Amino acid sequence: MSDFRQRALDYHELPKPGKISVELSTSAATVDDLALAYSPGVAEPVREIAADPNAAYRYTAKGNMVAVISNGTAILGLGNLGPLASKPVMEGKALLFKRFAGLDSIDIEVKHRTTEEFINTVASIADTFGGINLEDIKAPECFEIEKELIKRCKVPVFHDDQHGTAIVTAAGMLNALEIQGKDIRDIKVVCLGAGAAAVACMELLIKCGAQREKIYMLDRQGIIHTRRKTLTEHKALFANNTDKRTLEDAMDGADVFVGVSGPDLLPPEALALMAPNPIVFACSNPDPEIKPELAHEVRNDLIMATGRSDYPNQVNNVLCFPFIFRGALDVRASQINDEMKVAAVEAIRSVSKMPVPEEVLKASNSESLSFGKDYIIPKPMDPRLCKTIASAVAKAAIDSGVAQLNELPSDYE
Ligand SMILES: O=C([O-])CC(=O)C(=O)O
Ligand SMILES: [Mg+2]
Repeated sequence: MSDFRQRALDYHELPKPGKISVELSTSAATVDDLALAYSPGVAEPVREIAADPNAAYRYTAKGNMVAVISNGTAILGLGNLGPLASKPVMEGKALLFKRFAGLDSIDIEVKHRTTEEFINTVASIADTFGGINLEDIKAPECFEIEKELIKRCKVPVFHDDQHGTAIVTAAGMLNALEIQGKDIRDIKVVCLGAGAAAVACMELLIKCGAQREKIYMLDRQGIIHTRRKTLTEHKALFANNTDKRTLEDAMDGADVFVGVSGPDLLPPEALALMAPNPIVFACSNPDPEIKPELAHEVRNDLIMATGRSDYPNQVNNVLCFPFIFRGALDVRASQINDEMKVAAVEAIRSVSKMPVPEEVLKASNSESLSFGKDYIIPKPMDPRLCKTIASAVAKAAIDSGVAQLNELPSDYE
């Protein structure tokens, strides 16, 4: 067994199985404590909440708690491996919520038969939490699931693989375009993959100025074009009126490649066909569409990003989901809307242009980092991310009228 594989397994097994646990936040030492915490004292907040549901934010952990919910149908780039197998990833997301944004989080893996059954399950438990982070649910079901749950839930519901990935991709892409001297309105884009992340990334790039006609999206059958029959509703939005059919056709002269598909699906010969100063985001996890070493061998003029933490430019939704939920929960937003997403994009961009503190250099094993080809996007352990993104998101929630609290918490600057 490889050393890394064993280390990863040991990390999950030791010192005790898993990555999260529940801790008490109050004293439970004496009989008096128990009389307050449990019977009879607990009856008092019960009555308060029965009279006013908002009292749950005052007397329970709801307001600082996010549920990470999956059915395991699209685990990372690994595929449909079922709910239980997705548990390490969901515990991992819970770990990241806590580590980066101080949010308590619990993973819930749902076994279900129909999409409706999944929606009903989540809708039935949503009020328990301050927010719902949907994770690793395959397309096209994820679109209907998110849409329906947003309608039915009073707390924010956010499909991380769509919008978290799209927000971080847009932030990194706008910065990379700036460095490569390209205008988003002119770029030719190849998107390999047509799942949840692909559709959301391309829609957000379009919101930022990219032209739909200049986007070539590919699924397993090649370029999605207007003469293809039986396209799903979401793929049809990207059907390009073109004679191009293959990845090589699309890559010829392309400025940008976004990979949200699977390992090693971008051949070096196709990369060689791109326009000068190309941008390659190979974001399949854990293994990118092309290895950075190989990509740099083929092109010395490129900006390269992956979803991994062991290469420069990690375009991964960890830069978004802890912080967007922090901001949303802090003003009790009822949803995470487009205004909040755009605010997150701009906030992430802004952090990558600030001078990098010593502690971030240390934590990322770097001697120096400054805005440029190898640093288009902040490091996840940058402590300024939380305040910067959460406050921008919270402000956007207030300004767009979806916040229940109309003031930023006092510890925001
Ligand atoms: O977990 C990650 O590294 C990013 C992610 O959400 C995915 O790949 O599904
Ligand atoms: Mg995911």
